[in-house]
Amino acid sequence: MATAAKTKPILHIEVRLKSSRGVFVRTDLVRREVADWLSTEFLNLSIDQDVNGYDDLEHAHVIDSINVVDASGTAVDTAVYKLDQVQLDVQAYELHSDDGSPSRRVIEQWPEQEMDQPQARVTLLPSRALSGAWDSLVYEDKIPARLLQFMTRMILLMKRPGLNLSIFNWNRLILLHGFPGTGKTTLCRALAQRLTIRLGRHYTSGKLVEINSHALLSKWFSESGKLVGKMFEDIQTMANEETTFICVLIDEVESIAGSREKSVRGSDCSDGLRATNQLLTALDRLRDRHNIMVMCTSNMLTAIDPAFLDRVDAKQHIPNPGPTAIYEIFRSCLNELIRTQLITSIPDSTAVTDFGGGSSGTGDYSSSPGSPFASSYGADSWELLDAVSIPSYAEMNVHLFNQPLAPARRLWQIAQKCDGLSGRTLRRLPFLALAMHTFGDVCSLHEALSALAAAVEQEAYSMRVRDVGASMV
Ligand SMILES: Nc1ncnc2c1ncn2[C@@H]1O[C@H](COP(=O)(O)OP(=O)(O)OP(=O)(O)O)[C@@H](O)[C@H]1O
Repeated sequence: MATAAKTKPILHIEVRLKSSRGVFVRTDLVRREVADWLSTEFLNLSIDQDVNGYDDLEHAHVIDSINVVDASGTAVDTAVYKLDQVQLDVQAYELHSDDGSPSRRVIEQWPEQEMDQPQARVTLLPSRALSGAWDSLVYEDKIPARLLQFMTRMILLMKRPGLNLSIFNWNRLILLHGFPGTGKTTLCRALAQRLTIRLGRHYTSGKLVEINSHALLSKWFSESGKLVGKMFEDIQTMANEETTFICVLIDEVESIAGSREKSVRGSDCSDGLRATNQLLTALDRLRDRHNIMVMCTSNMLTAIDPAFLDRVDAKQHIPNPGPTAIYEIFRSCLNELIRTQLITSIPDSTAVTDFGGGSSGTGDYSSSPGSPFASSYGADSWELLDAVSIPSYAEMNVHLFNQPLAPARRLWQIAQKCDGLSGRTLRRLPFLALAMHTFGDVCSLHEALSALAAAVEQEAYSMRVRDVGASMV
């Protein structure tokens, strides 16, 4: 009996090109040259590796960086890949700048007299403005990578020549839902960016159309439905250019896809209802456009019309970060403050008594002998004035597990007290802590961590007060 050949995992490599300033660069040739070079020169590659040494390539002068970003397929849980056991997927892209008007423009449509905010914003992808979005998000589960793989595969499957799309009820509609501030909007933008890069072989350019749902709700009777209809007509026109991949983002989709049943029962009976009807019709019309993907976010799943929910191909709950993700979020903020020297990571003498952990402090921040952090935090290096960064959670666990006085350990203790706080709040807290609980131009890492602990306690207290208030309503 014939057995299906085992498919190798795919290793995704991104080649970022230097700004070409309008000069045409053959990305297909760059892709091919880099793929050949990697296959002949390397035995292994690791996820997140910045690949160097490409100076002798014919296209070296147009290459800004080569990065191993991700792997998909079977056995994706390793960090290092043997090149003879993977398929290489090399993509080459150039970032569009957002300093000039061509990359970002707003859509403002009739009726102009009530226009106080744009109804949509269009960004050329991949955009320089979005280049850090993907890495800024931290989740314990690999939600972003899983969504990216699923969406890429969905689009490629649907592009299959000759496939009769009317047989399948696919709308290319994704809904991310969860509490406020969990990163849903940022994740949609980051997905749009990464999708455009990953689909570079199939689409020569990308656009992100961010619809401002609130601006589509007209104060004029019955106009909301027309505005929604007109917006999607514009998107259809944009999609006529079949080599452009279009990601539509509708934030807080419940505003224009609200439950029609509730509208009818409530006072606002016809306008919201018309907007929802128009949206459903418009989504149905987009269905056979292979180059459109619609992503929506919502904090209120129960307020969304069931007919809209029924059209959603994939619903993904986005949770608040768990302790390890919280540690990483705080770490990235503190490391930025260390990098810019608002925090100096040199231990100060007061750290001896109150650095947490309850043990009798010696003032020694060093880890066990041989640890890579021994030189950073060890007493021997106290005279060094260069800031050192806080290690990742994984590094901390390996090297500092028995060191309650190490800053990383202290940060981990703080992170464990942040259950229920959103990513938005967490990203704000380190800065807020410095502003509220420290003085002077620069503070020590010890002071910053104590300030962060105080800010976390305050935030947790406010949250408890809010919860008690809510339960009494
Ligand atoms: N898991 C996370 N990791 C890192 N940063 C996060 C995370 N979640 C949220 N943030 C940060 O919080 C900020 C707000 O995120 P965003 O607006 O995307 O959230 P949202 O879920 O869409 O919020 P809302 O529902 O209120 O519109 C962003 O700066 C984002 O970087």
